Formats: sequence, C-alpha cells, structure tokens
Amino acid sequence: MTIDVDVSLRRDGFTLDVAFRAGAGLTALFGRSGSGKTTVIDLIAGLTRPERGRIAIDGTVLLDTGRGIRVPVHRRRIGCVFQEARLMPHLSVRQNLRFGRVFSRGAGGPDLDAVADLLGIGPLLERRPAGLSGGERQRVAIGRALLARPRLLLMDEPLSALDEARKREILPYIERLRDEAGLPIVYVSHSVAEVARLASTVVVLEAGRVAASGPVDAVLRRSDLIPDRAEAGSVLAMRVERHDPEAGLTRLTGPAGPLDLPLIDAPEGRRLNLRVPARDVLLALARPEGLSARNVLPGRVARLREEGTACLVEVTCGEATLAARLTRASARDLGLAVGRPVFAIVKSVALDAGGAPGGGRIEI
Ligand SMILES: Nc1ncnc2c1ncn2[C@@H]1O[C@H](COP(=O)(O)OP(=O)(O)OP(=O)(O)O)[C@@H](O)[C@H]1O
Repeated sequence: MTIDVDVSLRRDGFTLDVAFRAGAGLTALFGRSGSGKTTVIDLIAGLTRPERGRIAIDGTVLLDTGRGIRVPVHRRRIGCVFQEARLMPHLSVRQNLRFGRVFSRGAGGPDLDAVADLLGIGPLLERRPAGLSGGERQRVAIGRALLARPRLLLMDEPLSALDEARKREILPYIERLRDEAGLPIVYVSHSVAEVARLASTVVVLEAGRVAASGPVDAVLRRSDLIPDRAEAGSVLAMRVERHDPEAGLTRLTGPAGPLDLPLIDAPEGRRLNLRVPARDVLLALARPEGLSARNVLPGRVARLREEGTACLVEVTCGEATLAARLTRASARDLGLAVGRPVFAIVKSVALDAGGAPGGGRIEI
C-alpha cells in the first residue's frame, strides 16, 4: 500500500509545496504549528483544493490537476478522525457507528461487532456520547471511520484534546489499528512522544515544505528537526525479553543490544518503541568500570555534527544508531572521529505514556 502526495497550494502569506510517499503502517506528519499539517490532511481527504497536484492511493488516482481528475470527498474512501470526536449527540454509540456504514458501499469490510471489539467499545454501544469520557468518544469516532471501510485513515491530532490518562488509554487501540487492521494511517501530531511510539515513517513539515522524511528512528534523532532539542534522540524497536521481579528489572532486547529497565508493566514478548534522548547518552573510550549506570552498549562513531556549542554524535551499536549529544569540548577531548570504537552509556529512556507506570522518562 502506498500513498503518493504531491501538491501545491497558495494562500495569503502561506505557500504549501509538499511531496511525499507513505507506505503501510503509520506515517506521522510532524511539525510546528502552522507548518501545514492540517492543510495536507484536508487535501488528501478532498476538503481543500490545491492549485496543482496529484494524490494517488496504490495507483488509484484521487486527484490529478494535470488530467482534470478530482474524486469527490465521499468517493475517496478515506476515514477521518479529528481532535474532537464530532459524534451525533442524539444517537447512541451503536447508531453513531452505523452511521459510518452509510458511506461504505457494498458488502465486506469489518462488521460493527468486530470494530467494537477492536476498540473496546462493546459495553458502550447503547450509551449516548454525552455520557462517555473523551477517550471513549474518540474510540467511537475511530470505529465510525473504520466502518466506512476506508482504504486510508487520516487522524488529525486525535489525542490533543485528551488529558494524559485518556491518551494512555487510547494509544494501545491506535497501535492495534496499525498492527491488526492493516490499514495505512496518516497521523498529524506535534508530539515527539506520540510520533516515537506510533509512527513507522515520519514526514517533517516546515513552513509548507517537507524538511525531511524517512523512518522514525532516522528522523527523530536529528535535533535540527525537533522544535525542542531536548527531545531529540534515537527510537529503538525493542521487545520485552523477561521480567526479574527480585532484581526489580525488565530486560528488553533490540537492535542496539539489550537494555535493563526498572520493572515495567508490559507482557513478555511485547514489542515497544523506546526513545533514548540524545542528551542522556554518554560516551566513553573504554568500557567504564565502577559505574552505577547498567546499560553500556559498545559501538563505533558513525557521524559527528556540530550544533552551536554541542556536538551530536551518531554511534552504530549493533544494527541500530544511537545519538549522543555532548559538548563540543567533550567530543574534542575524547578525540572522537568517524570509525572510532566507543561505549555508549544510556542514562534514561522514555517509554512514552505506555508500558511504564506513569509513562515518560525512566532513569536506568
Ligand atoms: N482556511 C484557511 N484560510 C487561510 N489560511 C489558512 C486556512 N487554514 C489554515 N490557514 C493557514 O495555512 C497555514 C497552515 O495551516 P495548517 O492548519 O495546515 O497548519 P498546521 O501545521 O496543521 O498547524 P497546527 O499544528 O497549529 O494545527 C497557516 O499559516 C494557517 O494560518
């Protein structure tokens, strides 16, 4: 499954010129406020007309201004989920879900019970939206979109109106959607945490242009692309190997090597994306001894980039790349150069609102 987007649009004081290709899984559109994320979503959905452009899903052309093709919104088979659930207040959850069906033509696709099961909303079916929590309402909105049998799901900051607890509640359902429903998702967010947890591919928008796009781990470690540099770091696809309650540790394995965390609440075998902030990775030339930090990964310097007084060092550890942010002076004192063997000491990781009690940053 591929979605090709190549569009241009001009407004007073804003020009959008964006081209990218999204594959299976979840593609995050990431960028500052006003960079054009929602405009891209509206263009794909067909809610906004570009001056010029071509949009195709798996070769099916939805828009091609050169050939005068513009498939109307209701024929695009694209599901949309917005910040607010936009449910119909006078209808029950079941009726709201059925409403999604109205737009799906012909038979096939998931049925209401399967969707309710996927999203954990079976017990809510006879309730009215006013009696639901924000997270429950959003799950119903996702269900309604799914029942329209979309070939693509667009989600525009679906969690931003929810508090942390509700976000934590809904994130696993979005993961299930991504992994089990096999539906490609284009997801707008300006939260590094959300993107790290959910995305396979990231497209970074800056002032109406694509500043970068690529696999989530390659994009999020580029601190020049992340508005809050402190959040830049590596994303490692890890697996829960085993829990050791006596030692109070959970061992994760992944492409950079094993990492031990204080016990987390996630079943063995579970895959999760672990974010390692670049500022919480130290480098040493020899394997450190007598150190309280437990997680030391051997690697080799792959790249050095100076950013003001800081130096961003990319280290190849096993199959992964780990980013470390040092001062330029430290990088110089260590004599760091491409190819030099080093040991990366990981001081903290972020599990991003899931798996860990309270989520977020964990000292390791
Ligand atoms: N209907 C409109 N008419 C004119 N200008 C608009 C309209 N909608 C958005 N814009 C402008 O287009 C630009 C891109 O807006 P857009 O909403 O796509 O950004 P965004 O990245 O989604 O921002 P945010 O993260 O704040 O939602 C902004 O400069 C905005 O002011």
